[in-house]
Amino acid sequence: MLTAAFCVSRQRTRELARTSASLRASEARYSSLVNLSHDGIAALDGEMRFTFINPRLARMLGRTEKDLLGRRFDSLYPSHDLGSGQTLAERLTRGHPTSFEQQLHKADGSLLTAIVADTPDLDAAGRLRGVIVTLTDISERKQSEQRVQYLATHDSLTGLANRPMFLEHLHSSLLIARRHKTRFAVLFLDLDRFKEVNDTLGHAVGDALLVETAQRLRRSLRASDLPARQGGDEFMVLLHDIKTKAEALGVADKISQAIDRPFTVEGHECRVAVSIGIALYPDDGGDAETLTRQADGAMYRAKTAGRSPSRGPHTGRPAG
Ligand SMILES: Nc1nc2c(ncn2[C@@H]2O[C@H](COP(=O)(O)OP(=O)(O)OP(=O)(O)O)[C@@H](O)[C@H]2O)c(=O)[nH]1
Repeated sequence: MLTAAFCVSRQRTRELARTSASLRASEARYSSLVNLSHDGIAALDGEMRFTFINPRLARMLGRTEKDLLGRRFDSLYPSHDLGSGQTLAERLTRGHPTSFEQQLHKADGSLLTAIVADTPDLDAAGRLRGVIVTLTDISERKQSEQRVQYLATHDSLTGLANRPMFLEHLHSSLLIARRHKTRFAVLFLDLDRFKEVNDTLGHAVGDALLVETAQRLRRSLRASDLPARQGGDEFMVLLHDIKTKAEALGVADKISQAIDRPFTVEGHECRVAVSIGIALYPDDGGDAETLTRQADGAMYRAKTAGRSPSRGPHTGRPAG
């Protein structure tokens, strides 16, 4: 009898030893998975405070474990995004796993962009006990997407908006002006004698002059206006909040004066002038195509007049 009981007990001890060895092995396996993971992993308590972070997350944020433990997850959100921490807590309380894109402050002040996936842990009463979050660093992907977006919408030489972006803004301005019955102006600009600069001083000087022209153009406008490069030595401007033709003429005059001033490029002093055509919504056209055509036509008339002494910006439809 005693022998039988002794045998059962030995068997149980062996089973327990086997179970605990297998538990230790399983824990070691999960621990290395978490520690070697290429994604950041953290555990948060019900108040969204870090209770665990894996080494990868510490590296992603450029912070130490000591710096993060006990700190709220949303204290790393950029200031413009603080409200979304509250929204996240509310969503988690409903028990739904979520996945979202989030920027987080790194120790050096830069921002990490990550896809955050979270799994809430609720108690029987539905209270949030904790959350496991995983973070995938997409900063590089985000930067290259922004770069592609920038290249698609900007002129690579001057950094101004390009023609497609200008047209997109023009369409939005039309919708707003139609709705609010306001005016705006489209300016078409073409440099005069620019070819001479290229031919006498070289293409690199020509390029530098175009860059300086873009800067002078920007400085002549309000931040709400949109200067753009159409291509070559042609530029376009969208002037918002214009009430009269005289106002648009005033801005065109300011641009002319800025571009008429001599340029010093790579030690060479050179001068160019600019011919400007203006079209006003709704006076000169009610759609993008008519407005740009009118501004272009007015610019050509200004250029022709510029060859005679009475030069200056031209507007709208030709007389007659
Ligand atoms: N440096 C440089 N030149 C360019 C660029 N794009 C176009 N051009 C040159 O710009 C010149 C534009 O020609 P035009 O508008 O006829 O030259 P212009 O002397 O200003 O002529 P008018 O407008 O009649 O006074 C051409 O010589 C083009 O080769 C560029 O990105 N860089």
